This record gives sequence, C-alpha cells and structure tokens, in this order.
Amino acid sequence: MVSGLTVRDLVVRYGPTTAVDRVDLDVTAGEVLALLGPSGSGKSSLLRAVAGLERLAGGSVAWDGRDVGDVPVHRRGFGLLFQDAQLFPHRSVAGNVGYGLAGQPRQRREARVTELLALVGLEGFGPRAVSTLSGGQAQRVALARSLAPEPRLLLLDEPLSALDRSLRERLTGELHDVLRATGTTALYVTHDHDEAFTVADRVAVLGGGHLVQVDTPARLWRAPASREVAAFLGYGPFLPAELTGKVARTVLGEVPLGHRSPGDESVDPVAIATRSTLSSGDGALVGLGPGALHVTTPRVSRQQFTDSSSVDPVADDDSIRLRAEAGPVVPVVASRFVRGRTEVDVTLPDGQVATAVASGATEIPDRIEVRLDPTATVVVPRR
Ligand SMILES: Nc1ncnc2c1ncn2[C@@H]1O[C@H](COP(=O)(O)OP(=O)(O)OP(=O)(O)O)[C@@H](O)[C@H]1O
Repeated sequence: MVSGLTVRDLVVRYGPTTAVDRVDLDVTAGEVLALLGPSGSGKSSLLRAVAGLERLAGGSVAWDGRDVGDVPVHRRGFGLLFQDAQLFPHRSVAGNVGYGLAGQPRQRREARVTELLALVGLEGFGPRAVSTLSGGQAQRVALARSLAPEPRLLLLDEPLSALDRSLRERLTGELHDVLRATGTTALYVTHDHDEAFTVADRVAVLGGGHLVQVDTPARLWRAPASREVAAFLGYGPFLPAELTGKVARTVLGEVPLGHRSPGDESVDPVAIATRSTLSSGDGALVGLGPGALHVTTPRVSRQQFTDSSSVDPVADDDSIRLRAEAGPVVPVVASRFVRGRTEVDVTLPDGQVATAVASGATEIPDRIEVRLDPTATVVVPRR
C-alpha cells in the first residue's frame, strides 16, 4: 500500500491563469517536504488544493492510496498553519491549543495542552490572554494548536514569514525539532531556501506552476538542475564555460567536471552525476556560490601582479610559474565589512559583477587579484 500523500497530475486554475500545472508529488509518512519557489510560482495554490480549499481543475490528491477529492476540508485529517497565527482572541493560550481536542475528557485534554506548550517552549503560558503574546509566541501557540489533534498531514503556508529575521532563523530550527519529535508528516510552503533547507527532508522547487526539481537539500544545493533553480538558490553570476573533456573553462579558471582523482576533494560525487550528463557540444554555465571567489594576496610583489595583462607568459621560468598561480586582477566596485569578513564587489573580465571575500577587515585597493574556488560553484546547462 502507498503510505502518505500522493499528488498526481494536479492542475489548479483561476479563470485563464493556470497556477499549478500537472504536478506529481509524494510525501511519505513522517517526511517533511518543502515547496520552494518564487512569488507566484503556485506554492500556496498547490498546498490549498491538497487541503481541499481549492477546486482541482485536473488530477488527484490521495492519502494512503485513497482519493480524498470528495472529502471535505475538515474531514481530511490535515492540519493547517498559516503566516498569520489566526488565534481565537477571546480564548486563553490553553483554550486555543486545546481547541481541536473538544471531544476528549478534560484531564486528557489538559495534559496534552501542557505537553504541547512545553514542546513549543511556552511552559506555563496556558492562562495567558493571546493579546499579550509576541508575534513569535503567537506563532508557536498556533503550531501547538495545529499539532494537538495529531493531524496525519500538517500543511504550513509561510508560517514564519511575518516574523523578523533573527526570530525566523531561531524558530526555523525549533520547527524542525518539533516536527521531528512528533513524527509529523508535513508539507511546508516557503520562498526562503534557507528555511526550506533547515526544515525539510526534501525540497520541491516550483517555477511557473511546474515542478522543476525535487531533491534533498544537500543534493539540490550541490547539483541544481538548471540555471533558474541555481539562481533561485543564490548562485550567480553565471559564467559561460567551454567544456573540454574533464573541465569547464571560464574566464576565472577551470572547474573540474565528471572526474575525480583519488584524494581530490574538488568535485563531489553528486556534482559529478549532474556534470557528467553535460555534453561538450552544448556548452555550460558555471554559477558562483557564496564564497566562490577569494581575494588573494600576491605571494611575490611584482609589477606583473598589478595588471595581469602585462604579464609576459613566456618571459622566464619564474614568471610562468607565477602566472599559473595568479588569478585575474579585476577592478573593485565596492567593498563592505560583513559578519567578520570583507566582501568585495568586482567587475569580472566579461563585465559581470561578482562578490569576492577576504577574511577579516582588509584594506582593499582599486584592483585586486581574485581566485575561483571550484568547490563553491555549480555547473548547469547553458540553455
Ligand atoms: N484567488 C486567486 N484568483 C486569481 N488568481 C490567483 C488566485 N490565487 C492565486 N492566483 C494566481 O495564481 C498564481 C499562483 O499563485 P500562488 O499564490 O499559488 O503562488 P505562490 O507561489 O504561493 O506565491 P506567493 O509566494 O507570492 O504566495 C499567481 O499567478 C497568482 O496571481
């Protein structure tokens, strides 16, 4: 028997707009799957269709192999958690958390409410009026309320997006822990890839209503299927690359393709799997991830290092060696000191602007030498 959620060929339309276009998706029991994508990509429409809040224009939604298309929202056994906590203002915190347990004996209900408040870090908050809660506390109460009836599937739509960044980061970790501790099966809508990567076992990327890629966070990060996915995850700029057998050659240097010699950590097996599917005729793009460009300090102070174009490649043995070690020297656009390191925006030889990093607070001249770290790049098809 198929266990968990099965979505097949799902279509959601609003008049002429197709918001979800023939999507197939599986969430197995106990799994947390994030739906990630830019604004308007169809995430909420897909989630609402699973919940029963949106009419299906095509396809099916099933739980444990049974179609739930005709089952009304409140009978699906699915819990919902939205961006706005939507707590009942005239009930206490305990009254909110216990709302879905109305049919249970009082003692059992109270014990469950206490247990859930402890789980979300709000021990002792039961008697509080919800109007006295901070945004983060209110969202935790909403989470406890949605978990109370032990839904077989929890549907979360941007549950943290109304909170400020530091609180959001903290609650993302807590949410991960709570969902695991309760063994909750969940579908989690977010436009924030850090949030998706922290909370989910697998991430489904949507673009224009289509499912573009589904994978574990680590595999998605290391081997995005296209430039669009890579750009959405934060890679960029993208450098045109010429594929020559075992490397992708760019203006900043070479990135190894589907090949690794023993002890060579510069390409990981996941990246190899993707990169080996690129064929040399198609051309490729190398996307720069965070930290892919380093500001380097020339080891030898020579005139050649101030402008790489002035290096004579065949001058003498020494300069050939130096040339091989040097990266391009590029003009600096701007620099800033962020989180203990210096980020430097530079103009690459092809005119694109990229960010290079230097450790610590470093004095940055007008032109710097940069070097590419191939382990922080991705190679994607050019089309
Ligand atoms: N009630 C509606 N009526 C008409 N069009 C809608 C409606 N809801 C959504 N849409 C459209 O459907 C498409 C998908 O919207 P949806 O809200 O599912 O995307 P999303 O990825 O969740 O976006 P966001 O992150 O901004 O919430 C968009 O083009 C949107 O304008």
